[in-house]
Amino acid sequence: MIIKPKVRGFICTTTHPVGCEANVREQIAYVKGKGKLEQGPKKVLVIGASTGYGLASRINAAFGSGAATIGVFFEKPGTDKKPGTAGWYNAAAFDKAAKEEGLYARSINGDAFSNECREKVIELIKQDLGEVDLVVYSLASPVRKLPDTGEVVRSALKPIGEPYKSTALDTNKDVLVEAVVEPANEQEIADTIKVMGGQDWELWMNALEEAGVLAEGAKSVAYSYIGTDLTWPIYWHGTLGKAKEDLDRAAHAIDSKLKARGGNAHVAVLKSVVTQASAAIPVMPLYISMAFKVMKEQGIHEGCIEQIQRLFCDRLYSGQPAPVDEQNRLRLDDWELRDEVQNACREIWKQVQDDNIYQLTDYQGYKDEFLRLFGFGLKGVDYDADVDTQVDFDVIELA
Ligand SMILES: NC(=O)c1ccc[n+]([C@@H]2O[C@H](COP(=O)([O-])OP(=O)(O)OC[C@H]3O[C@@H](n4cnc5c(N)ncnc54)[C@H](O)[C@@H]3O)[C@@H](O)[C@H]2O)c1
Repeated sequence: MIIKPKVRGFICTTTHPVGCEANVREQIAYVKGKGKLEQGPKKVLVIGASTGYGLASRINAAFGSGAATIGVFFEKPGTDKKPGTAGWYNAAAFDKAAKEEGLYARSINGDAFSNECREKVIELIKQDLGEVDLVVYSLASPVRKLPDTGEVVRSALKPIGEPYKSTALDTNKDVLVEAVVEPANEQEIADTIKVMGGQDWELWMNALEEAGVLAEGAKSVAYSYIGTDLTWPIYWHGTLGKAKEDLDRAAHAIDSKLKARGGNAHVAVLKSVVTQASAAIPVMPLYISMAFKVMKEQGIHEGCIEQIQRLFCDRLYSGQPAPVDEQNRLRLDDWELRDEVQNACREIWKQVQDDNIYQLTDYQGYKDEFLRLFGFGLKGVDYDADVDTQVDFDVIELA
């Protein structure tokens, strides 16, 4: 099949297997270029390991520290008629590259919110690794099937209290629009906390601990976003912010358990990057385009792989106690939140219009990055060539 990008709103409905592999290989090369992190993790479980920050975490663990990795994700393989999801091809590419280097890698494709998935992971750890010394929790999902009742709960991407009105980018038409999002009701807030809050992370950590598969000194980290006053009304002060506050609550509970055995748990607050999750949030494409422009100009631009490399190297495994904020969080959004970055973004915000989007912001960089998520626009890939959409690899499928 010859595959070209087909973008619909904030999703690209096609993916390119060879491009996805090239994207993963580029990230691996970046991590290898940073040299070996000798005191890094050795046996790592990544929940949400196929795209975005979770994939970057798995790559850093494996290719930065030589770690054995188990990755959990929820992706679709390709058929002869339709390409699979980008995460499927990314995971296949990771598996291939890890095995080329003689690194242990096993992957589970299934619903990470299910007890069945936890049981399978524990069985695999017992069988192959004995224990894990790092658990990365990097799920981003709009929906969760509650493990005990089977009830399906959906998250809402809404403000709280009053409607959210803001300039936003219509990424289909490349024009600025006025985005209006009505506030969430109490049920929507509670449901978003159930989907994106800390409960599932706690269930994972409790299950791993009870099964005796957490190493002495094991660490865990879950990813969060706080953002800036430009994004607070829709994010941090909205439904997702409430869910992330719940993640902070869970972090304290998990941390006190892990501390008893010499380990720790943290929420790591990460910077805004282009991922499938962030593309769906109103205002994020515009804000990210501005922040990219400013941070590239200031020489401090980072994508997923750079952020997580810094997290592993400077915070989690630096050999020193990591600096934390008042909530015991690791702050990797520190560069993005610098006054010189945020003030420049606020200036651009005041001036941006349809006819200067490409000059004042890095909207082109945003669009390029968005397409790369799906394997398009990678150097050295022949996009006119016929490619096989069915890519198999060593993956455990949960029904
Ligand atoms: N994108 C950003 O700008 C940003 C910034 C800061 C923090 N974060 C946080 O990082 C975390 C990861 O987000 P991302 O942007 O990398 O998202 P992403 O959409 O790129 O990745 C989500 C991952 O979760 C997996 N997943 C989703 N539902 C699943 C399920 N039911 N079972 C198993 N796997 C499932 C997917 O397969 C994928 O591997 C989130 O907590 C997010 O809030 C993101």
